Amino acid sequence: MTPDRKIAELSALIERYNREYYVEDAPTVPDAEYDRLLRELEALEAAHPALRAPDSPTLRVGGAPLAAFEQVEHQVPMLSLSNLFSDMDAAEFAARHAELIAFDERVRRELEVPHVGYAVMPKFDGLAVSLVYENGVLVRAATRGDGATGENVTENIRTIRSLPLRLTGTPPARLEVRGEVLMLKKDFERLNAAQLAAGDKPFANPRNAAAGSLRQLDARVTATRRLSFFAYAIAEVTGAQWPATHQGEIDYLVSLGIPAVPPALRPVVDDAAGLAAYYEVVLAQRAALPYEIDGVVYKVNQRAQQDRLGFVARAPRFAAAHKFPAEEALTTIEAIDVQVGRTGALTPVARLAPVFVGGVTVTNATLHNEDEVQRKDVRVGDTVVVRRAGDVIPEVVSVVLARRPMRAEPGADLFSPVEVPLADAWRLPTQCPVCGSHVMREEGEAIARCSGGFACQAQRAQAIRHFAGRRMMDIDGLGERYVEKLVDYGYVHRVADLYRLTLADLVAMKRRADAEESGGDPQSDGAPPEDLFAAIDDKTPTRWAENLLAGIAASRRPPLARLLFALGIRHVGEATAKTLADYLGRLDYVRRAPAALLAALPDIGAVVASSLADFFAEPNNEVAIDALLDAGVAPADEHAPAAALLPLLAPERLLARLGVPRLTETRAAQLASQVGTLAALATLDRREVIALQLPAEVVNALADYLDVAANRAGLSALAALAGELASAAPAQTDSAAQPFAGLTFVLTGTLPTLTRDQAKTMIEAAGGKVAGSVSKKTDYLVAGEAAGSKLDKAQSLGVKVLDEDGLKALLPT
Ligand SMILES: NC(=O)c1ccc[n+]([C@@H]2O[C@H](COP(=O)([O-])OP(=O)(O)OC[C@H]3O[C@@H](n4cnc5c(N)ncnc54)[C@H](O)[C@@H]3O)[C@@H](O)[C@H]2O)c1
Repeated sequence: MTPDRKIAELSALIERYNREYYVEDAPTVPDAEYDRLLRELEALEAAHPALRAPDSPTLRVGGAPLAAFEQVEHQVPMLSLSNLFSDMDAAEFAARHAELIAFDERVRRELEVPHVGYAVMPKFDGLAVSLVYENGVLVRAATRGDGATGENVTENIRTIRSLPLRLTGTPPARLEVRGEVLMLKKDFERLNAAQLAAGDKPFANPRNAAAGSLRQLDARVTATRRLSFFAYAIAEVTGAQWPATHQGEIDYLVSLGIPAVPPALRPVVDDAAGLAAYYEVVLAQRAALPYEIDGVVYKVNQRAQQDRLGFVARAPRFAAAHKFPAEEALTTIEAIDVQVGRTGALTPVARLAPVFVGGVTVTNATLHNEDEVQRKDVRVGDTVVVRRAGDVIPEVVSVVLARRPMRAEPGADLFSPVEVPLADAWRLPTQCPVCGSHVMREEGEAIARCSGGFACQAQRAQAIRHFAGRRMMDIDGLGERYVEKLVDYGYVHRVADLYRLTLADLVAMKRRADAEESGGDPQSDGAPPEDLFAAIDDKTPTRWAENLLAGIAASRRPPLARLLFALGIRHVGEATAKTLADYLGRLDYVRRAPAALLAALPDIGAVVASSLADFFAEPNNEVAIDALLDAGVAPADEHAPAAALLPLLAPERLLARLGVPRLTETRAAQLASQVGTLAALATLDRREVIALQLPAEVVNALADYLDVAANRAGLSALAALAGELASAAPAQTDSAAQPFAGLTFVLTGTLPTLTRDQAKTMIEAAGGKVAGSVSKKTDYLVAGEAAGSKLDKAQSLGVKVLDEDGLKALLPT
């Protein structure tokens, strides 16, 4: 390409990025990319001076002010700073102090002095504004605009709470302050969370959020955003002594009540080594600062010396911005993989063309979760902005849509092809990439998970450790380290393999681990390896292994509740496992129970129920559990379903838990009285459903539900299992289990620990009935905090009143 074409092309691109950044507050490429293009253009123009256009972007500052704002002419132009450098690769990084030394040398040479004092300050990543105070009152605020003309944003600036509208102390007749408006990181995060919650587009970074918030035509919008201001210079002062140094200027502004960074962050240093030290210190603090900075600024401290050095086209010669390594860079997406964490969480990860960002070469970046990928619309082949700030894991910030690879497809007619993206929108796989189990996602949860539990390789070590834990299968001697080695060396693929381990396996495992650890890692620092098998008695080298095998064997007959807890089912803790074991009695029933039945049990909500049903429905888990049973593991205490289960199997209770929208408990009771049994409902055709005496929306929801064949089949299976459980449970005459048979309860007020629903379930499980209002037939009123008229009525009728403890005392333990 000829230089003139290249110059035109670069200029057009830079102008576009200028517009996006300064006018629209929505840049699409990182600063490093912009700086790179600008440097390329500068180099070309330097090589071909005749080709430099009078309006070249290399000669201009900022962007044109928005016509919608009143224009303000700056009496003292607002300039750029010449950069010591911007985006860096590793080699430049090593050489960074050379540039700084050159800057100091030039300044000393031109001033003809041996030492120069520099006032140094962070380079805030916000937007520059000019504030004018007359007789101590803020009269005008303007953005930088193109340096000569800015936008009048006085109303908007007035909403910044930290900024004085009236100066303190003895204000000068007129004062023009220069400083930066920015948004603190925490305010930015809050704003973006609110944007997302409201369905609005989040801001790319705090700078854009600050610029977009300040440049609002309606200052009331600005007022809702939290902005901050830090002063960095005086442009003019009349009616008072103008301080002789830059540092003096800032101190003076602070004395008038104008915010600036604390003195420790803006010292004066007196040579290149001081500049370098300041740079390093601030770079190290960067992530911890409450606002974003993109470098540091060095300014000759003496104003007289500043004046002697003067200006070049768009920047002062007495100051320089020393940029930090870019935290954002452009690269391309080579693939999108899914990682399965040790707890089964699925995380999409972008594989990137290697890129130097935040001081390191990055090849992977997290995409967080499926919603994020879809919101950002990240696709394979895309050019993306990658961010790595501090020690935070690198992430994909946004896609440069203008660079998305496209292909032409025939359009409406032969002559108008349409451009379509080469890659499709990305979707999370429906099966775990590690074990093939189905992927589940809880309602309202962003994180998808593999339902494979201990059947999944990725979760195996964690699952086996949980399984062997003290409150689970309690396998003595099977600690974390053994589990890791057994899994790593392939002795244990799944939990059932534990029960097939032999003495020879364990001894071989130990020998290999010992050899690996004493062999010494060439990379290691020479420290002795961690003593992995300290408990081994040398004289009886296989004693530990015999003990471990005995521990494994002893765990073959666990109580059902422990076995259920040991399976590591998401949301299933000790208490839930006990409820399942108490009510259902047998592992087989638990495995077959649909979510609606599980949700009918006390203390088991919809989320836990569906997590359980999901776990047992996964074929990989079925195989793994069968393998356990084959290996001789069997619950020791299986029994018939509890009598207390019977009232919980009432059709209206199960129907209300099917997940049919709008089918509340009351409606479910009406439905049950019309159809009689669950099995009967499963056989109704659409016409019969529509004929039911129920509100239209319930009928429609039910008809839609029954239209799905799997739902119908599920309903039949639920009916069958409920029937089987009912006939297996002992008859209800067992008065010990049914102490409330024939009694009517009413609940009122807030109980200290139980929810209304839990209390109701407990009463019903004990054979009692729960009514809505107090009457002469009421046997007990269970009253909690803030009990009202029901309590009065109960007392006037002489009904017995219980609190939560009183209720629990009457229940069987
Ligand atoms: N990503 C994009 O598309 C895009 C487009 C245009 C510009 N940019 C970025 O904007 C910048 C362009 O330069 P510029 O002229 O706006 O800024 P600059 O780098 O030349 O520096 C001047 C600005 O620095 C700020 N500043 C912060 N702290 C300061 C301090 N302590 N003392 C003095 N000034 C301080 C002021 O706002 C001032 O206007 C570059 O970083 C460039 O990468 C990016």
